[in-house]
Amino acid sequence: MTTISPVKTVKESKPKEQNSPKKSVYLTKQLNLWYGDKHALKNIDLDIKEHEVTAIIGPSGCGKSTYIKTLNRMVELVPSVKTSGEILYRERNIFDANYGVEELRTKVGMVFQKPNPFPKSIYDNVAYGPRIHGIKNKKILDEIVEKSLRGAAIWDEVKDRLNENAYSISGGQQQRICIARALAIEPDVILMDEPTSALDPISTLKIEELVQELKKDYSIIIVTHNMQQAARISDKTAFFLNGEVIEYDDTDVIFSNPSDKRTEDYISGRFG
Ligand SMILES: Nc1ncnc2c1ncn2[C@@H]1O[C@H](COP(=O)(O)OP(=O)(O)OP(=O)(O)O)[C@@H](O)[C@H]1O
Repeated sequence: MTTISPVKTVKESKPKEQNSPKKSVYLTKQLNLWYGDKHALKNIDLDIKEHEVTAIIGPSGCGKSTYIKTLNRMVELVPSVKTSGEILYRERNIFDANYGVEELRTKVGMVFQKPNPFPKSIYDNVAYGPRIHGIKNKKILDEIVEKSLRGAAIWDEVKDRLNENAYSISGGQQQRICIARALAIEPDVILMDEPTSALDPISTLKIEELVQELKKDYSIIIVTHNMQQAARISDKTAFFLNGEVIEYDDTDVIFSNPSDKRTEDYISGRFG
């Protein structure tokens, strides 16, 4: 069988496993989701750990985006959506009636497929979330903006152009501004929906390196069509097919010794 070896171009080896077991950041139990009659997610069980990069892979239409948009309840913007089951974020069910969606979204940032900065200055893009949360003090905002841009590995490139429109920089830089904008609210989790699919290879590599850095402080869940990318940057991989999780394991295992024939067929390029 042809397999993709999990070559670590970004870092040569994974950090040593800690002695204590990692905590769950998201525990999904028997999640089902329907768009009207379309049963898009079927009995999903996934235990996603903190300070790991979890990759969601699978062919087009298998439910990857739907799943990560369920994690921050963005999917509820589609009126026909119905769900059953539970998603525990830090042990609280996000579907509980008294769980405010705004509260959840202060903990969970999201980065989309196409860089989507606001038509504002670089500074105002990053300061946007903190301002919404009531921070007005210029010195504090300056500090947050610098820290977030440094965290997104783009400070040096934009520090002299903070007042320029975010559209004036390259797509790869815009994507890092979007990551900085997500970091500015000090999230716990960052959801990434194919964040490099619109980027050139060098910008892609920068984002991949950044993801490796960010997992020290955040938990990252990334949807990707790019299996080499999943193999390079993730700790765990979930393979979705037709709305089901077929296999979820250490990335090394998924790419070198999957237990399900369908996973093997997918990663060796036989379909999808
Ligand atoms: N708003 C919607 N209304 C109805 N059906 C939808 C909606 N969004 C997605 N679907 C359907 O749900 C299924 C899962 O879609 P989803 O976008 O989650 O897949 P995906 O794995 O992310 O696909 P891709 O890799 O192409 O982005 C598909 O059959 C899709 O057509």
